[in-house]
Amino acid sequence: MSALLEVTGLRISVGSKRSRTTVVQDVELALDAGETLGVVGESGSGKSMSGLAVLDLLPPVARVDEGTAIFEGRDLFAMTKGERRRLRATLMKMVFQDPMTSLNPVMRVGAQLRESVMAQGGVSRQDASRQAVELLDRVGIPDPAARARRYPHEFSGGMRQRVMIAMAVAARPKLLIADEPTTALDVTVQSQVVELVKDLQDQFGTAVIWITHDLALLAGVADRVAVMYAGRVVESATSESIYRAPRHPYTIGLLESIPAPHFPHQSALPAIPGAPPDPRDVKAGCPFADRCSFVIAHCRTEMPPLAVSQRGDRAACWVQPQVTMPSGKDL
Ligand SMILES: Nc1ncnc2c1ncn2[C@@H]1O[C@H](COP(=O)(O)OP(=O)(O)OP(=O)(O)O)[C@@H](O)[C@H]1O
Repeated sequence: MSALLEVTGLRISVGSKRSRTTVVQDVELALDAGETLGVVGESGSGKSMSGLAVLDLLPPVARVDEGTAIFEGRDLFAMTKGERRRLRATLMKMVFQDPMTSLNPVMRVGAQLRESVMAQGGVSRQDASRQAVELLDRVGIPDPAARARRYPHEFSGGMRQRVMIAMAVAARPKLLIADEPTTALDVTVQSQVVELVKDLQDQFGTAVIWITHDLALLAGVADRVAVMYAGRVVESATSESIYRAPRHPYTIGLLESIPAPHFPHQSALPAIPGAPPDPRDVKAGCPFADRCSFVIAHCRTEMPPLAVSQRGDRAACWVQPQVTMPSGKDL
């Protein structure tokens, strides 16, 4: 099966004409139709930038310098702005942490949903209105017919998040990029939103890229996980490999920092000491070396490539420690 989306060699820089800083490089991401890819990493690791680049929604200071993003056989980066806009109206959608970035504050929720439904074409206005109410019902909004006549500000945070997801799936996109949409929500609502996206994905066959700093959130959700650090993908593997036999020390550190009750036998909570490097301060070798407990001399002189294992998993580490997470870490 060929990939729905395959990003290779993605490099993004920010800045002005005179000085630019590379914030994302050599990023490779791939997912098949209907699949879920988790993209995880600390703040500033380049997760959002990578997602925004796929949708042509980068902020004005940022630009794609290199790379391809093949979506259904065509390179997104070679398309015109108009073509990309049309794709965003139908085939690929993004949901953000702040729902108000994708909801129109002065338009009734039902009308916004109706427009999204109509974007796929071939749907009458009346039918689209009916589908809008159905979608509100599907995402768990009580009394959906009455709620459709309300404005976004009349919804609570969690409910607004659901409306935004309903908006995103209304046009039956093939790809949904969810950029930390649950971060501002409490844990219960968070897992409800995750379940909701999973349900909608099963129903509509949508592929989902979940961007998050929370590796625990992706357990049981993602088919594959790409771990990003300092603008690069440092490990990319099936969920099973990531959670049971991670090969990159950063992934191991992230797993070890997941607090109980996920890992009940874990007494202390060893966060990864140190901080990621400043992207303006480029040094030779692996960017994780200074924080890594497995570091060897070679790490400080040469950047390890994203090497492919026999199982098709990838890790950018010279050492690739053989660690098996206890079965309790099977979240
Ligand atoms: N508008 C901007 N102008 C300049 N630099 C930016 C801008 N937005 C992000 N960056 C820089 O780009 C890099 C990647 O940021 P990005 O937002 O993609 O990271 P992230 O992993 O998504 O982090 P977060 O979880 O905080 O959203 C960071 O070094 C960040 O400082």
